[in-house]
Amino acid sequence: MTDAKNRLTITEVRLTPILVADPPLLNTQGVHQPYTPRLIIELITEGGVTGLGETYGDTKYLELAQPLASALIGRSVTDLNTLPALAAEVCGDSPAATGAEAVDAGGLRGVQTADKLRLSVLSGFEVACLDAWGRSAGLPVHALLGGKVRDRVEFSAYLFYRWEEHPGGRGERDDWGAALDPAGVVAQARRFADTYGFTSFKLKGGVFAPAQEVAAIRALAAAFPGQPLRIDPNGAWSVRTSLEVASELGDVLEYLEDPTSGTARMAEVAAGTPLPLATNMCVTTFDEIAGAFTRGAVQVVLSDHHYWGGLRATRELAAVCRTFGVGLSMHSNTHLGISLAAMTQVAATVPHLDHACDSHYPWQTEDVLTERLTFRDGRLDVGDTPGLGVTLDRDRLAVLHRRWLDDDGGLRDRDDAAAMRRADPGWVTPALPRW
Ligand SMILES: O=C([O-])C(=O)C[C@H](O)[C@@H](O)C(=O)[O-]
Ligand SMILES: [Mg+2]
Repeated sequence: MTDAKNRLTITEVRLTPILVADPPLLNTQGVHQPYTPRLIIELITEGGVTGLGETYGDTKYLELAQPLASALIGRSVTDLNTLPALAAEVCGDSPAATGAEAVDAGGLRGVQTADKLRLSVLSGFEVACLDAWGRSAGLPVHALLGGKVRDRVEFSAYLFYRWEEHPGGRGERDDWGAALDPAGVVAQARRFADTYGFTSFKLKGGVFAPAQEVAAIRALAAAFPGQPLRIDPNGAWSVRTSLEVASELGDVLEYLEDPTSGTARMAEVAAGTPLPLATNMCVTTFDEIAGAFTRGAVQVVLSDHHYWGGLRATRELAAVCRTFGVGLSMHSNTHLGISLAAMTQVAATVPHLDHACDSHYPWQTEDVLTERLTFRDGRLDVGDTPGLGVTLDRDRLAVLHRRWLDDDGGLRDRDDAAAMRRADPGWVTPALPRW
């Protein structure tokens, strides 16, 4: 082994679970908890370089991250093609990985499987390896992925129905106020546009009866004429309702996101409307692609490097989508700047990125970086700083980790239905289709 290769050997892995403030954003399952768990990964190399990664921080992910962290010691950050097999080997027997298939309680990502959990953990390590490799080589992550094809990545505003504050005044308070009707949604969109320059808007639906949400989209269309709009009820509607909404909003929507749940129902909707259907629920693994694409169930896949197993897998997904003539964009749920930087690096390398990417980041007032990423004209610049181009703020990390340590366990696993029960004790996760 050459000295240069030795310097890329992983000597230490630090896993730091944290709790991050999250506003009372509503979705079809309930409401976000006041704090949400994330896991920050640091890989330290023989050459003294630290690579950063971020992924879900719920207990079931932490249980998988620990054995993978130990197994990485002594390996090179460049050994990425063997990571999936390593993860399957060392995470395979963990209770989380063998858990029964169930619908995710907070992620709204369809059926939860052992593979999906493992890939989400693996993705955080892959990003940390790429960051360390890039920092060591003096190259940005996008260069390690073959180079960028664009200098700026476009994002859309992610609008949510929301309360002014969490039930009982828990958690941190922000100054966004409530948004529970069309006027509130338009005001929120206006602030997103003025502050960040976003020019396309996605509304998280499935919260109110479809007619109310149709009215909100109509109000957005009137306020932002000609600008791309999307609505995503996370599978809450029946085929019939989906088709009704598609025909009511067909003239203003860029695409309809997961109107109904499951590939079969999405295929039925797709057959009945010319409006493209997007998903981050029924196609979230390579195994799900053939069934959905051959039935014409989706026209846009919202990729997410956490789901698909990393940045390189996201590029593989992009190639498959291109082959089938299916569009590509990017999904997000609550994340911090490390994941946003990773999303941006890979998004910069994909030629056929057909739509502005989603990001929850503007809702996150806390981060673990010394400097927040800044949207300008609704876009993030893709720099050439080595690695991901971000710097960890150890003091902030310690504060957010202390919050995790001090929690009695009630917030360490995201559960939007449990959070909703604070306001409505009888609340149960609605059965789908809800309308
Ligand atoms: O596009 C999506 O489905 C999401 O972003 C899922 C998220 O979990 C979102 O609905 C949320 O955080 O409430
Ligand atoms: Mg979605």
